[in-house]
Amino acid sequence: MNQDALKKMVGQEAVKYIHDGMVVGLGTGSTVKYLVEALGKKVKKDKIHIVGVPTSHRTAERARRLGIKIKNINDVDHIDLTIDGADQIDRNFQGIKGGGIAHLIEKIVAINSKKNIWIVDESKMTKYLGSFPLPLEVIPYGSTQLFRRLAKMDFHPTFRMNGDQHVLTHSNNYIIDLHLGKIKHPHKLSRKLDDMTGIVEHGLFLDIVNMVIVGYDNGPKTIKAR
Ligand SMILES: O=C[C@H](O)[C@H](O)[C@H](O)COP(=O)(O)O
Repeated sequence: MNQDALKKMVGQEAVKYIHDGMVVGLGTGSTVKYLVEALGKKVKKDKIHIVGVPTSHRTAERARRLGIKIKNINDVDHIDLTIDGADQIDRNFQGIKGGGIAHLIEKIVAINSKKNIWIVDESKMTKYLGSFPLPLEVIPYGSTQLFRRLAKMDFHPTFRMNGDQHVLTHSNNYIIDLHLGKIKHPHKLSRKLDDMTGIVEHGLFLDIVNMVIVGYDNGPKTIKAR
């Protein structure tokens, strides 16, 4: 089965956890695309009422087009469940997100959710985080100085570019990717990055996910994380 088929499989599996009356955070990315498609079908077929809280313009547009009612996070009083993709998940169910520049909004939605489920194909499961570059959303002002500090710390930073233009996030910030290879102590790294002025949010998602649905050739596997 190719990677896209595995993504579709977990997207369809995850929709089983969405029930009538729920407020659901909707993540971003090529895996969540399949979740939103399956949810659109479920809403129509079962005539259930759910409210989606999207984490990007892309997800918002797709959901709206498929007839899913959506609301801004500021207009809901709680989020029952958020379902999102991930770029990497380690053996302790810590994750890296932000490959698609959405991690700031995704983290705000995730920490305000009663429960979080991640949906991934098997290639995202790893022993250590870090072979996937760790994204930082940074304030453009002074970002060159921040970049130099990160380079001095041996974090091997690169600006995320589109040709000669900086890629801009939803909040008009830049992205710096850290090429770390292996992150042995994610909590320590997270605290270090939290302390650096100019970084709005990093892509380490620690102690957040409750359940992971992994797509394998022989079917989806649901794993309780915490
Ligand atoms: O910024 C993007 C998000 O964190 C995505 O959830 C993550 O990049 C996974 O995306 P995909 O399902 O496309 O691999």
